[in-house]
Amino acid sequence: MAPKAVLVGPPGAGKSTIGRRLAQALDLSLFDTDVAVEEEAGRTIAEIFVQEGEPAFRALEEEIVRKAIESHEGIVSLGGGSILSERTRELLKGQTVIYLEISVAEGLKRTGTNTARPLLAGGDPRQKYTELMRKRRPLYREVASIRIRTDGRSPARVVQQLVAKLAE
Ligand SMILES: Nc1ncnc2c1ncn2[C@@H]1O[C@H](COP(=O)(O)OP(=O)(O)OP(=O)(O)O)[C@@H](O)[C@H]1O
Ligand SMILES: O=C(O)C1=C[C@@H](O)[C@@H](O)[C@H](O)C1
Ligand SMILES: [Mg+2]
Repeated sequence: MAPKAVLVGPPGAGKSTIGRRLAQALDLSLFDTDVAVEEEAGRTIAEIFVQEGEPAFRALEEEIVRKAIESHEGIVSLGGGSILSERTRELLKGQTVIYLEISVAEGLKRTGTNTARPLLAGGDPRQKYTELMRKRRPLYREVASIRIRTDGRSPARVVQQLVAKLAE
């Protein structure tokens, strides 16, 4: 069985927030791969990055994402960088994949000074976020079957529009 929908997008796009609300609206369960990675590792993502490095995190993430896409029937929220994996992009073909779009300015506002996001920590966050989007935007677009702008739209409004699109 495939998920009803898989959410992708950069840090702060709302994968966790919209995922939770969309699942509630559709009476489905949410599987957030970031939460599952932390449960599996028994540590936070920030700790995994520091102690084992990003490649080890990506390997664990790829495995958890695969299981989620193959077996979860509700809503799946993917970690922001999971689409960097070619294997994951292959698995997403034929799935209903929602790309939560966000501008760099709004993404920075939403991620703010939160230090739980290792990829944005240290250095100039604007430069990091811009560079991250330059690399990833084509990949988010490649895997997406539905794109929705989230700038200036409340989570409730985003969910309302997604429920309508999923019913089409
Ligand atoms: N449409 C929205 N409008 C305004 N604020 C939002 C919206 N969606 C999410 N937010 C807020 O932005 C912040 C980041 O959202 P969230 O944690 O859901 O993003 P995420 O995509 O899961 O990020 P990460 O990749 O870091 O896990 C939260 O404080 C959330 O309340
Ligand atoms: O965009 C990213 O690469 C990340 C986003 C988060 O969801 C986490 O998966 C982690 O902080 C890495
Ligand atoms: Mg999240």
